Amino acid sequence: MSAALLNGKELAAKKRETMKKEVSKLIEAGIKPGLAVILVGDNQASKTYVRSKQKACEQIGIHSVLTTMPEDTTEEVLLAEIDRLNEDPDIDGILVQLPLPSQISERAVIERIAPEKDVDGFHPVNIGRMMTKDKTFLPCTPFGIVEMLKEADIQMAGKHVVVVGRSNIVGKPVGQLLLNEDATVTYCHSRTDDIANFTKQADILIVAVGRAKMIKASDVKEGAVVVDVGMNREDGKLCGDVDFDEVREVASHITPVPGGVGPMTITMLLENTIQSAKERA
Ligand SMILES: Nc1nc2c(c(=O)[nH]1)N[C@@H](CN(C=O)c1ccc(C(=O)N[C@@H](CCC(=O)O)C(=O)O)cc1)CN2
Ligand SMILES: [Mg+2]
Repeated sequence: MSAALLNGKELAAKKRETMKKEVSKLIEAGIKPGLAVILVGDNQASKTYVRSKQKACEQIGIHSVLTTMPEDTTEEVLLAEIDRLNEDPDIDGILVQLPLPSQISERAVIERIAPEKDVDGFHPVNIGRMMTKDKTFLPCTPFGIVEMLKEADIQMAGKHVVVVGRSNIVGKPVGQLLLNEDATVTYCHSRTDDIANFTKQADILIVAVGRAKMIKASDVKEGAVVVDVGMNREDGKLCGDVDFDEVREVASHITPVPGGVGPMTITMLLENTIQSAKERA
């Protein structure tokens, strides 16, 4: 058996076409969605992601502004910029690209963004609303994963979802979103004894740890759906946390890297920004 591809790139393009039309209608009605992106420091990957976010905004007609700050920026200066953007009526969404330099507390920064402009869905108020299944901005990568599963008609209710990884931006929230869809969720992490014992029981396996090709065919149940959130470089080539060539032979569905979850992350950011503009109009 060779797994069907969960093609995030294609779904992202389709969603962006729909969003482009929606934004054009909003603009006709006098509502221009605006996104502010803050990039601190010289992380090359972050620069690439920020450029992609700006390009995506431009493609669909969202107004975007970029603030760049040097590596040695103090927390105080960054917080002052967030305060300014919180007050700017043309800005519907604010995001600070992560990771941040070590002198700045990510927690303090995330908490400073007004929850109604937190289009990354990282603010504790929005995380709380996600947990109680109230309307909120959902974190973009987990949101994108659920959208991909829905698009492929993959049933979540009653299924055993195993999440490997417990980061605040992917692992923890993706488990919560799947729980909200009535799945049974197990989390595995660096202190889990015998991770393979759990991954082999998964109907839907989501891997977000940042270790190249750690999930092998022998770790996966025949017919499982495998979602790979990893982004690693091996011999200069991008690869996920899942050994794609092996695992595609046992899985029913699998996300590729690149072209799987990544493009959906930016697409759901656009979706959240449009939602914010509509709510704030
Ligand atoms: N403030 C935030 N910081 C970070 C987030 C986030 O959602 N908000 N997520 C990641 C980085 N990220 C977006 O910011 C992101 C990562 C990867 C991709 C993507 O499209 N990847 C491509 C491959 C790109 C490449 O060739 O390097 C793919 O998978 O096809 C988009 C967004 C951490 N920081
Ligand atoms: Mg506006």
